[in-house]
Amino acid sequence: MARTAAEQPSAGPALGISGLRVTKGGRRILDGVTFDVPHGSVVGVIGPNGAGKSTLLSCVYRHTSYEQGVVRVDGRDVRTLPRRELARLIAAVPQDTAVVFDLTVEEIVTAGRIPHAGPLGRSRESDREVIDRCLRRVDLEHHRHRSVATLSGGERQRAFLARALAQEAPLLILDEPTNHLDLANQEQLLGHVRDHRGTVLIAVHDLNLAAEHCDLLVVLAGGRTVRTGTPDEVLTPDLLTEVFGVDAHVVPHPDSGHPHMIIRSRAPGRARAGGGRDGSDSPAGGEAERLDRPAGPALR
Ligand SMILES: Nc1ncnc2c1ncn2[C@@H]1O[C@H](COP(=O)(O)OP(=O)(O)OP(=O)(O)O)[C@@H](O)[C@H]1O
Repeated sequence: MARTAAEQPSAGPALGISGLRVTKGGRRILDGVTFDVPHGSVVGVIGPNGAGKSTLLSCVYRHTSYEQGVVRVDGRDVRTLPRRELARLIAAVPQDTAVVFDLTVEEIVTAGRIPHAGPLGRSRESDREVIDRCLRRVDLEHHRHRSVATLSGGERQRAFLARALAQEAPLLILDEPTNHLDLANQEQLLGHVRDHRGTVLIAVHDLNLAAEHCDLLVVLAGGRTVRTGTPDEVLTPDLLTEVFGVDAHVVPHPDSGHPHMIIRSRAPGRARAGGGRDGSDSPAGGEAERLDRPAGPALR
């Protein structure tokens, strides 16, 4: 990716967030959030519902204003950057990709090239190559002429990822990009994220995906940064109880060795056939009775 002199990475972090404070509707949503994102890293923002993850991300791509603090991309205060320059530095996929206008997939992805358009907004041959490549990367080439309004949630999310990739910005921001995706597409999308040649800041709910794909994690709770570090440092049983209110086993993933969380249910659950909750080989009594019953009418 060719970068202009203004876009050459600085010696400092790719993204620096310092003392960020946001108040909405009389409520403090972010309170002194501070962390750095090193160049070339994938940094996950995790935290329970309402922790402030989307608000934080939208402050970075300047969709939400903040009353205190500084956000710097490559050392430059985002509030001072002209729109077009900001769009060359930061590409974002927000959580809500609902579309108001009836645009095709190709038109959505083409919009990613606007910050690079030549004089009079004309597109160039090189733009076409980037658009084709990005459509292929998210496996939507065959849907390029479909209206985005007719796509499934997962397909739409991939179309917006393609638009962000087409922007070729050194900082990619993704707000829960996997929430509409099936297992194969989750893995594929996070593979694209890992292959991205720049820096990535990503909000994720699935902590196992975060552990596998992020170099560093930032934990938000109640609008504050409560822990930062590698997945190994951050994803401890204590933190999972304290911040997410769950009891969990944290074990090394058998393939990668990264932390893998297995939630210990606090509610009485159903027994597994051939292995009861008590560790015996027979299912719990009530369950056995149900299993022995003759089959009822088929579900319609
Ligand atoms: N305009 C607003 N007025 C009042 N409160 C708001 C406003 N916008 C957001 N909030 C509140 O700010 C808090 C943080 O919201 P945000 O969407 O950033 O959280 P989140 O961590 O991304 O949540 P989730 O995991 O559910 O997506 C929430 O409690 C939300 O209700």
